[in-house]
Amino acid sequence: MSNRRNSVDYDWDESDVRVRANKKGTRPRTKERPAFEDAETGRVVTVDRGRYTAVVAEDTDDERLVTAVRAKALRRTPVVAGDLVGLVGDTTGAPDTLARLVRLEDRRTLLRRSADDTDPVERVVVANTDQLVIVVAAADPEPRTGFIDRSLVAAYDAGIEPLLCITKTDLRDPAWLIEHYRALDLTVLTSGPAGAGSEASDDSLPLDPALVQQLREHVDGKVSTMLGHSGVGKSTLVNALTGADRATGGVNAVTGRGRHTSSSALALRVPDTGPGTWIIDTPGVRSFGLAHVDPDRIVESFDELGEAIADCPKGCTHLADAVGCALDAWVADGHAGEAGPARLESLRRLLGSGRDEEQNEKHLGR
Ligand SMILES: Nc1nc2c(ncn2[C@@H]2O[C@H](COP(=O)(O)OP(=O)(O)OP(=O)(O)O)[C@@H](O)[C@H]2O)c(=O)[nH]1
Ligand SMILES: [Zn+2]
Repeated sequence: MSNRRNSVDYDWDESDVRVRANKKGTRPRTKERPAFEDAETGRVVTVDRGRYTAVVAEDTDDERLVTAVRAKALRRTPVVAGDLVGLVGDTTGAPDTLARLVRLEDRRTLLRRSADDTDPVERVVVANTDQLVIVVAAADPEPRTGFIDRSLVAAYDAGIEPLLCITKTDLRDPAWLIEHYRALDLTVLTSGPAGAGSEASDDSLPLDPALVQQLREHVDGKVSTMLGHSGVGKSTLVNALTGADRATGGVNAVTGRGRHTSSSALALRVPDTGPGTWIIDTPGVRSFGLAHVDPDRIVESFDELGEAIADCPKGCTHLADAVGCALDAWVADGHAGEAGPARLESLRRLLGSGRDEEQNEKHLGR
């Protein structure tokens, strides 16, 4: 398996990939790189102190986990859970072997966040996610609408489908929360009516098995990223979906939480689902700075409103106080239908969520 030519070639000097300013503007150009035609494709399941764990030959009899380090040429390229990468060198996955990560495939989606709202430095969180599962508890801890709003904005910005999952409905009826997001046409999953969870037949789990089943159906065939604050029951859900003992497949057994001590994202398999089903748990991600977000992209994710902003002044924030924002007239003229006003109000609440940090913190009860 090991390849002598590559084992020399990939050790480029950094100057090999120096980026030059492009006369035409923003897009940097890189020198042509060796193609590494014989590189194997892997899906990064976790990153820990410069070591990348990737699954190769996914869903074949050859499926295995390979640990790799980045080639020097990619030293400045962030590689995250969910990324598809090219691997060369020793890709056997045998104990104590190390492959080289030499290529990053184009990303279908990329979930990003800024350090905070004033710092535009972007951090990539996870790649190639189809769905963002925002987990909140109906109570204990109190649901934080500021957190939900910010997560929604990050999802819309990235072109990822959001899904709201409400746990602990045995403790409180989440009707107000569902009502709060009604205009967004968001998929909302909840456990059964108050009391159902606590009477679940399996007394080791306080959660509603019906919720787990619903969630399994919604994640089937997709890559889903799970996001939630500490204590909302995210681990309980992830464990129920993926098999708490992690004995359900090579990947989970090796990257089981017991040995996964870092706070980085971790991709896990979901038993009883089709190929391509992955859940990415994000233990370290507690908030989304939104400085990198382009408000136009958020508006455009609202189908019936997106068209309107062609008539907005340049740099329009599309907020209620934006002078000349075309959204007001668009909705008033009925172009967005009966639900238009409520949709616009919800949209503006989301657009404003990056602005009012203090208000959010209050909501967070800090
Ligand atoms: N009443 C009730 N309790 C639940 C439910 N789901 C989880 N819990 C409990 O809530 C507590 C927190 O659950 P975890 O799964 O550890 O929460 P988490 O969000 O992963 O939190 P961290 O592990 O701190 O990140 C545990 O004691 C669970 O047993 C539920 O549906 N109803
Ligand atoms: Zn506008």
